[in-house]
Amino acid sequence: MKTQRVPFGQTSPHKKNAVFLAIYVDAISPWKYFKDDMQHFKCPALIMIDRWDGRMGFPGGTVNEGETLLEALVREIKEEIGITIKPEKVHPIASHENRIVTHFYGLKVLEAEFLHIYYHILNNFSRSILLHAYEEGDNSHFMSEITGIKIVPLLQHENKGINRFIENAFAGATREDLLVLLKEIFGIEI
Ligand SMILES: O=c1[nH]cnc2c1ncn2[C@@H]1O[C@H](COP(=O)(O)OP(=O)(O)O)[C@@H](O)[C@H]1O
Repeated sequence: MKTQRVPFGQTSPHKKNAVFLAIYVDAISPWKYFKDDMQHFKCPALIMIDRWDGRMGFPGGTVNEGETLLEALVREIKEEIGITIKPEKVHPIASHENRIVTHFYGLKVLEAEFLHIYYHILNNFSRSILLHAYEEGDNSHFMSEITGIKIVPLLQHENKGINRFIENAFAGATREDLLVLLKEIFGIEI
């Protein structure tokens, strides 16, 4: 079956559901401290993860029996990147059906919050690495399921930037989710 977009939140009998989150900012200034024209350049950006299998995705995972989609999202985001999100702050973006049904949410934050969240995630991962190294018992998903975390600037420059980024290998419906987010939230068509 080809991945199909379905109405947001629609589930399918006998299929598993999974929930994912894009933490994003409308305008970030990557070149803020450069002393040239780029200093004032701003672009949207989001946070993605590197998975153990080399493909990229958004933080999230499968919904457990008896859990709502939002409950699963809060749990998975805490487990995977160590951040506690407020469910009332997230908004629906798209659902896609394939072997499983995935529900993709967005969390829009300001530039300072975005950088702070990213710092927290890196900090949590650094802590996990030390716990791993000294066998103190690390129950995070870092290294087992997640091998990296990245900021993705949503910037189109000639045919480069996001147009190249989209050619990477992505897990499940990630690519479809990303294309919906680009088009419907930022008006960027690839
Ligand atoms: O960001 C994403 N968007 C849409 N689908 C994804 C994304 N990341 C992973 N998937 C797909 O969702 C399914 C479950 O994901 P994952 O393996 O991360 O959850 P789990 O750790 O709860 O089993 C897999 O089939 C995977 O290919």
